[in-house]
Amino acid sequence: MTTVIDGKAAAASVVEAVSSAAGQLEANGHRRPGLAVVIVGDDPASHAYVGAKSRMAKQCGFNSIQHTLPEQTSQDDLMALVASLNADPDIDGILVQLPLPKHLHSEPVIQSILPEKDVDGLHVVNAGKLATGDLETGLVSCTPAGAMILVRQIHGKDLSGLNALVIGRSNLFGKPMAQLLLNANATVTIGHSRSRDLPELARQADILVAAVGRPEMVKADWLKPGATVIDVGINRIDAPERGEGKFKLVGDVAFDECKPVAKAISPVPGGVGPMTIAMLMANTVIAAYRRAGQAAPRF
Ligand SMILES: NC(=O)C1=CN([C@@H]2O[C@H](COP(=O)(O)OP(=O)(O)OC[C@H]3O[C@@H](n4cnc5c(N)ncnc54)[C@H](OP(=O)(O)O)[C@@H]3O)[C@@H](O)[C@H]2O)C=CC1
Ligand SMILES: Nc1nc(=O)c2c([nH]1)NC[C@@H]1CN(c3ccc(C(=O)N[C@@H](CCC(=O)O)C(=O)O)cc3)C=[N+]21
Repeated sequence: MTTVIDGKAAAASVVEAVSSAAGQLEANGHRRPGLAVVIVGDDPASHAYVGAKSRMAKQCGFNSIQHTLPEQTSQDDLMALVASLNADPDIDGILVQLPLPKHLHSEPVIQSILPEKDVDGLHVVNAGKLATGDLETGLVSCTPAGAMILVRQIHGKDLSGLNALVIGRSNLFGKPMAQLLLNANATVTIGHSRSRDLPELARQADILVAAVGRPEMVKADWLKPGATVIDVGINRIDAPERGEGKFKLVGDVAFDECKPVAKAISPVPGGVGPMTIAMLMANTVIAAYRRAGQAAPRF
């Protein structure tokens, strides 16, 4: 029987551990962890994610602050807000929701966040620590960190001898995911839009991670029988059968046909998505412990 990986349950146990670590910090006489989420513009999907993040932060007992800036915000105003959050002693974590409106450049904004407050793990210092195998002092990008916990549920900590394929090479997901798998001793391949034969690469993979943004691209005949499949894609597609103007979420993997071939598979929704939010909470409590000079919990 194929295991359908329960990302909601895994996320709930991370959140429980985060809440108790946050309570412990307060009991030791420190401030509550503080998370600031910045969103620019009024994209409804982004607002839905940010709302979920703010709610979860409150549930963890954090001091949760949301800054909603208008669509026309200038680069200077956004940078000034980040600078003030960097200087704010009550804030341990800063997340700037991506993508930003077209007229804004995300890279200078991300690089202006203090690395120790960069709970998205996107600052070059954090990306560099991951790349050099330092998982102790940096912060790891939330979605790959969460996906890795799901992989560990199936394979344990040591992936020696296993082939992994990550499809997608973004800084937000594909590259850090590949590095985490490599750190865990997997033999890692990264596929992307210029790869010659993705289905053939996929058929070698004991662990297949798809983060492309193409609805149901990975088909059953791409899979090595018994593979573990982690679906990171979040695609909104029209679902007229649910009523006019309705949509549904699907991943980058054709779930129904792949499920019988796989050993384990993560669904969308209910797989990696909830883990992303849980790991944002985990990174925030880690950042708060470090800033308080305490040994940070591990997740
Ligand atoms: N569950 C979660 O919490 C999260 C989900 N996501 C989802 O994951 C997906 C990927 O996100 P992200 O990495 O930010 O996206 P990007 O658009 O930054 O990257 C997509 C990657 O997929 C590759 N790609 C595009 N088309 C193809 C194709 N036909 N064949 C092979 N490779 C292709 C691109 O290749 P190239 O580099 O050559 O252009 C690129 O490397 C999205 O659906 C996003 O919504 C993202 C973050 C969090
Ligand atoms: N700076 C930044 N950091 C991010 O981590 C970041 C970002 N920007 N921009 C957008 C992407 C996307 N992302 C998701 C978070 C949660 C779910 C999630 O909870 N998904 C639920 C479903 C939610 C629903 O029903 O809409 C699930 O898969 O079960 C999905 C996607 C974080 N991202």
